[in-house]
Amino acid sequence: MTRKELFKNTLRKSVHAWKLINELPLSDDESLMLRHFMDQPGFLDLHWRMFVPAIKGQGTEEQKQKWLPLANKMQIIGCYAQTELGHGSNVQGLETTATFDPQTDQFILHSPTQTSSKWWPGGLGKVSTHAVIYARLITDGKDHGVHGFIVQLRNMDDHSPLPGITIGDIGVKFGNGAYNSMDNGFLMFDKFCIPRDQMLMRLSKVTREGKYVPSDVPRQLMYGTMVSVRQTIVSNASIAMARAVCIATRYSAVRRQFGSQNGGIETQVIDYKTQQNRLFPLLASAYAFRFVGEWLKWLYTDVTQRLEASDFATLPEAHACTAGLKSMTTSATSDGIEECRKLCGGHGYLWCSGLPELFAVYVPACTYEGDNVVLQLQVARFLMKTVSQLGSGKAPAGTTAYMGRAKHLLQCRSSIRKAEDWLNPAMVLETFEARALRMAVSCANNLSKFENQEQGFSELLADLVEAAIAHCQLIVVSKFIVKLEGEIKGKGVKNQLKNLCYIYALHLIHKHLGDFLSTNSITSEQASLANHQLRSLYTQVRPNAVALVDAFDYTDHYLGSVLGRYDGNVYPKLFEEALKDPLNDTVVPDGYHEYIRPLIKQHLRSARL
Ligand SMILES: CCCCCCCC/C=C\C/C=C/C(=O)SCCNC(=O)CCNC(=O)[C@H](O)C(C)(C)COP(=O)(O)OP(=O)(O)OC[C@H]1O[C@@H](n2cnc3c(N)ncnc32)[C@H](O)[C@@H]1OP(=O)(O)O
Ligand SMILES: Cc1cc2nc3c(=O)[nH]c(=O)nc-3n(C[C@H](O)[C@H](O)[C@H](O)COP(=O)(O)OP(=O)(O)OC[C@H]3O[C@@H](n4cnc5c(N)ncnc54)[C@H](O)[C@@H]3O)c2cc1C
Repeated sequence: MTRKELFKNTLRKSVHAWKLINELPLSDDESLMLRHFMDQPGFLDLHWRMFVPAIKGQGTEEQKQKWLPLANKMQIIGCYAQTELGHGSNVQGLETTATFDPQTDQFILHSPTQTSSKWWPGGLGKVSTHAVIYARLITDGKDHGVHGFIVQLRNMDDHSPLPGITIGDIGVKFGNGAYNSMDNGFLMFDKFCIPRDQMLMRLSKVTREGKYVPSDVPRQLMYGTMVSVRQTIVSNASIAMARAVCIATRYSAVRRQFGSQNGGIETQVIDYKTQQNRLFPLLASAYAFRFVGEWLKWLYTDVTQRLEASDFATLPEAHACTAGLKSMTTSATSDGIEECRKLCGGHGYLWCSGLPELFAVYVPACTYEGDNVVLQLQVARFLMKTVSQLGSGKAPAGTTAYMGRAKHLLQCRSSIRKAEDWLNPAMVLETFEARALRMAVSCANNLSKFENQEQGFSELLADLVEAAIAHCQLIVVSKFIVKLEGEIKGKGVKNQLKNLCYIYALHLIHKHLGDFLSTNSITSEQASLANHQLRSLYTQVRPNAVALVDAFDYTDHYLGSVLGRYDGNVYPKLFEEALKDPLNDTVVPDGYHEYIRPLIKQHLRSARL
């Protein structure tokens, strides 16, 4: 499809999905699944996952009563317009202004510079009638920082931009289809006025007289919508990773190369230890991210309930966990999809393998809802704060509770003696805890050598990110182990999950061996025992690998992959797909008479001379 066709077709699908949601009718959770199976980025994502939650989280009761019924019935369509051309990560650096005019009781929205243009918001370019806009609030010449406002963008009769608004699509993005179904947009305000009651005023207010009244709740609640979406992105990472792994596993069982004895059949590539060493950790990650996603959903629900009761104690941890796990799981999934493409050899590069499109549509997850490095630095700040409070009498809680055992974890030596010890959950956990804590403490010690903490933080950014990743990996491993300790239905399922859990943990040890060795969390002998155990786990997973991806229950239609077909009938279908290509519509291609023939003839002439 051309971009215009793709965009219009996504509108058609979105509206059809919305019709089904109402007609069937579907619950909120079922609606999200329907959106998931629509399988294309579109304006509904932003409307439901960001615009509506932003109003719910930051609007007053009155504002919710006014706007939510309209949004819930989709009589208005909204997006989340925070990022600008010049600033995305640095939210405090946004330039759009919202200046209160006491004469008219209005805010004047203005884009003072080119870099202050809103740039990137999905659904903004062509669809949304409204947006939650983030702008610097100015009253009586004073800048109060960034706040949210509900703004109508387009005329409700003919969809034209309202006077004072310049709006459009930012252009083609990575890939052919992929994220191009979405109208990521730009927007500039030229002294555009909105009534005062369209500032989202749950967190802070501007009175009729123009007085700014800050709230007594943390200003970070303004970032609540991002926390909510980051949480869902973790579960989505599992879905995307599982999809790629399903394709690569099934195809690896079908594909044969080398190893033929006396004209017999060749070896299935899934039987090569190198293939297993690349594939099975990704299979394990798909399961691991699902379990950590379930746990994160619980954590998010818990913090939301606490916030409603004005208990803000767990907000920093919820922020650190959602930011860190969003970052870690999306980076691993993007890399994992690309690895699955390579695991499928040359055919993985064909569009009909389903992998190029999956990669192209998935990879911006490393950037949207917060650049992955910037988010790990938030985790690092949280860890440095926690380390600095050790010994102050305030016991670390939640995912940092292990830091409370710092005295032991800083000096303990791993008691792994044989390969099977690496299947002992307590020993594995202690290894990850020791490594995470020692990396964090080492960063804190290095930081303390700087007179200026901010300068020290800048200097140590790379180490801090690694410490944050170590902490996040510990969370994922520990939640997988907790899952195994709970009730698991199905004969033999627990054993399979156990294998995957230890593959997940041990492959991380192998991958980050430098960390584990340099922190003395394990010795090189213990590392080689871990590798030995890992190989043994691969052998155990091998006979069940296809069943473990079938368990994701993805239909062929959803997978959209010739290589990942359930029936394994890959080669005839590759031919079928090839023959569908428009280049094969004619035997002699367009351009033959114009370019190929004259070229060949010229050579023939010179050959005769
Ligand atoms: C089926 C598929 C469905 C997929 C679903 C996805 C659908 C949507 C897909 C795409 C849409 C994409 C949308 C977007 O991208 S929206 C824009 C997202 N933008 C960002 O994420 C920007 C990233 N930047 C930030 O979040 C912040 O600016 C920052 C955290 C990097 C820094 O903030 P700043 O105010 O400068 O703070 P400080 O660093 O000074 O920290 C202050 C203090 O606040 C704490 N804190 C920061 N953020 C939060 C938060 N969210 N919640 C709670 N607390 C927070 C921070 O830790 C500091 O704490 P302190 O040290 O104790 O002071
Ligand atoms: C597909 C897609 C959809 C999007 N949808 C929306 C949307 O609906 N609404 C919306 O408001 N926005 C949206 N965005 C914007 C998105 O949220 C931002 O692009 C994102 O937050 C990253 O910000 P940035 O582009 O400013 O990156 P930058 O911050 O400019 O990052 C550039 C580089 O600088 C590094 N860097 C930046 N700051 C630091 C630091 N302090 N320390 C170390 N390194 C640093 C980063 O790691 C990165 O390598 C979308 C983006 C994409 C790609």
